Amino acid sequence: QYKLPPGPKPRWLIGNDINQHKTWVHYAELAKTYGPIMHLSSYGTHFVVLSSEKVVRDLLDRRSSLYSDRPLNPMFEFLGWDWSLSFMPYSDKWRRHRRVFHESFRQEAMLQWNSLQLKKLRESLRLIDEDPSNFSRYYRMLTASVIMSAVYGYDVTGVDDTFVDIADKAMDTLASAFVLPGAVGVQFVKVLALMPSWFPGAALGQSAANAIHATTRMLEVPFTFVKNNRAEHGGGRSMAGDLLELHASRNGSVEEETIIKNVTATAYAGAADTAVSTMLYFTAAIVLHPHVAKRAQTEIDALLGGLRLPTFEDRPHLPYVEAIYREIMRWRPVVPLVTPHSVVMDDVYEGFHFPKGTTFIPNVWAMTRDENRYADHDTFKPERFLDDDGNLNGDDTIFVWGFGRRICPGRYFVSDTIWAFIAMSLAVFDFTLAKDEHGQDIPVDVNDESDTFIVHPNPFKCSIKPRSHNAESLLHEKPLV
Ligand code: HEM
Repeated sequence: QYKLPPGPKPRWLIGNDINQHKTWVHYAELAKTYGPIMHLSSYGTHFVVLSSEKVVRDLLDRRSSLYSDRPLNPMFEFLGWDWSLSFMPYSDKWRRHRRVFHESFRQEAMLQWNSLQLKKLRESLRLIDEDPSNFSRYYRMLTASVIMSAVYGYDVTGVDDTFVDIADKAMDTLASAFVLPGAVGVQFVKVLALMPSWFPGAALGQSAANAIHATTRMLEVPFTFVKNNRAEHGGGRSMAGDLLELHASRNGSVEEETIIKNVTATAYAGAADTAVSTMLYFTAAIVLHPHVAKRAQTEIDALLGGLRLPTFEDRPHLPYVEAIYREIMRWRPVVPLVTPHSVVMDDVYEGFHFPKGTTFIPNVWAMTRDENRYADHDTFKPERFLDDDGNLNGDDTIFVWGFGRRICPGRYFVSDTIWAFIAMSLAVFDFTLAKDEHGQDIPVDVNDESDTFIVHPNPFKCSIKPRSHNAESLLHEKPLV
């Protein structure tokens, strides 16, 4: 006799209250009572929250051919996100998109992006040096300029860059796609979109129409830039440029060109908010743990002697910096509930029955809070990734990339960007608490966070100062005096 997994008792018709403040923390608390496989329902939709590494590996990794679908969410199509490979059903269409994406972002392809990443990072750190109080705006610009130049060969011009603005407006619409589906039927919103503005609810329909406009611009505008650039100047190296080159040489189909357009826009969407959030958490962690910064700076100085900035060749020789990177990803997973998966046919696991189409929510937050593996789990402690001799201890599990066939295909690219950001910024800056007008420290509260799909700390102040007279020479690549 198969049964559904345990879970809190649903209320009649409505089900469980699934949208709580910091849902990931709420689910982790519930899992202490109901276990790592927990059933929830909302308005007739069934969810299974997975809260331990074992069950996630057993289902999403080992049975990945069954568990790599996405739950049907018509809002994605309706808001104009159906071109994004992130939300496509597990299908041939998804496979074709993912293959093209993978070609440009697989581990072996990273060499082609590495010098560009270092160049863009150095440019952005220079801007932070000149205007440190606006650091978070430059983080945003930094991540945008790295990905935009890799994907489209486009040089972001500043914090208010037009292309970045177009993409960010589209990204803002994603929030409604995650919130609306349980609450409002798509057909209903479609009708509202046609209603005059005085009609009750017409604003909702109008905001959906605006969303389509925004997502279409995100898809089309930078791609047209690459095509025009190629036509006029032959184009420089970029993911879109290279793929179009290959496409032209093979006399590719219109459908193939659409795939190129879709995957390039997906790359920006995947990279934008995630990397900025991680950099903000790193900054907060370093400000709150000055001894961590000191130890990392001692390690960097011992290797480089203040003569140059760290590069990717140095990564294996900077174990403490690597431990900081791993601890940031564990301590503050920025996509704590990953992206939901769903199962393509009925399945049975540990006596539980999962009907076809069941939605699975892996709670990465709960996995990073496993006391048996990460003692004192709320403490930021890079040392937990080191052995007694100060070498890496072999725990390179980073849950935050997700699972199975849907695992983040941008992970090598962004791991390089974030690692280089950590190493370079610690090499040149001291991060400390900012002071108020009375000379008192302004506290930073990392638990003051957004309640969004991609989580970020709410705006905070800190002081960023160049470490030594060398910092400027390093950032500007001037010869050292
Ligand atoms: C700190 C940065 C990042 C984090 C934490 C992150 C995390 C994730 C997660 C959790 C998923 C869903 C995995 C699953 O369903 O199991 C995902 C999917 C995805 N990510 Fe990332 N990501 C990051 C950066 C990037 C970057 C830089 C790119 C592009 C270059 C990217 C592209 C994608 C794409 C295309 C998908 C969809 C894959 C699919 O559905 O098949 N991500 N990412």
